[in-house]
Amino acid sequence: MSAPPTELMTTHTEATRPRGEELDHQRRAITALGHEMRALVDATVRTAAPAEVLHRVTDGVRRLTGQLTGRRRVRGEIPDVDEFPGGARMYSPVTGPGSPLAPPMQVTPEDDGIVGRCTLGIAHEGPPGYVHGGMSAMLLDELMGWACYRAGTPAMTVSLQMRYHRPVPVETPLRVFAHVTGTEDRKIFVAGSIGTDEDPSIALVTADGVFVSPDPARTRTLFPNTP
Ligand SMILES: CCCCCCCCCCCCCCCC(=O)SCCNC(=O)CCNC(=O)[C@H](O)C(C)(C)COP(=O)(O)OP(=O)(O)OC[C@H]1O[C@@H](n2cnc3c(N)ncnc32)[C@H](O)[C@@H]1OP(=O)(O)O
Repeated sequence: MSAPPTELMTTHTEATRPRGEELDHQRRAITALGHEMRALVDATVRTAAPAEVLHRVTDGVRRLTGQLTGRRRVRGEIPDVDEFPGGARMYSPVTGPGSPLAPPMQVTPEDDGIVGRCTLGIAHEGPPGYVHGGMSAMLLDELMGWACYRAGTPAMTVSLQMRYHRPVPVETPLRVFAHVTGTEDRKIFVAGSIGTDEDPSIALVTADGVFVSPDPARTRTLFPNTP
């Protein structure tokens, strides 16, 4: 895997990074746009509007996209509003309140592990009425990564074994759970599950993952912009 092209990166310095009220203000705006974008995604995959309406909306969306002007984040650049690793990731496709792709999942530490709560929509559907298996894997992979961070070892997935026991319903509050089951040098073994919030004791999906904490030299190569 190639490292991000450092020569293309224009990162803000610590001095220009928004803080305090300015940071809150920016994050609220990002969250508001993310919320509306998710509503648009939901409306897009539900609509039965005729072609002329779809063309009109397409033109409107193209005009809106054109308003997002100015400097654009390049590959590998950590957004000014983020804390990497382990803090806010405003555009994470799983937890990011600014991401149109994210449910977004709310993450809370619990005594014996870490819990994620979210509701997936029709945009995340695989079989009609049920969640796409890849989405379930994405939720678990992310939360299992958080479990590693919480254990003090930020790490990357090297193996993720999924078991799909029963279909996961869309439009239903879900409870995702992950906990570290063991460590061996830089390897962290993590287990995870997805259930409904209503009956979390029934595991619809379970996963076993192996995560590896990259050594410092590898970390610098992979993430040259990490503070
Ligand atoms: C600032 C710090 C940042 C740090 C990091 C933060 C990341 C914060 C992400 C946030 C977001 C989260 C999101 C969710 C988590 C993703 O989605 S991560 C993205 C998906 N994963 C990847 O892209 C990882 C790709 N893999 C790699 O780049 C490299 O394998 C790694 C992870 C850098 C490790 O490379 P390495 O340091 O050279 O490790 P290597 O020596 O090959 O293996 C170490 C050990 O693991 C074992 N191993 C390797 N592969 C496997 C495997 N498939 N199965 C079993 N064992 C294996 C090896 O056998 C070895 O064991 P020992 O021989 O030592 O007993």
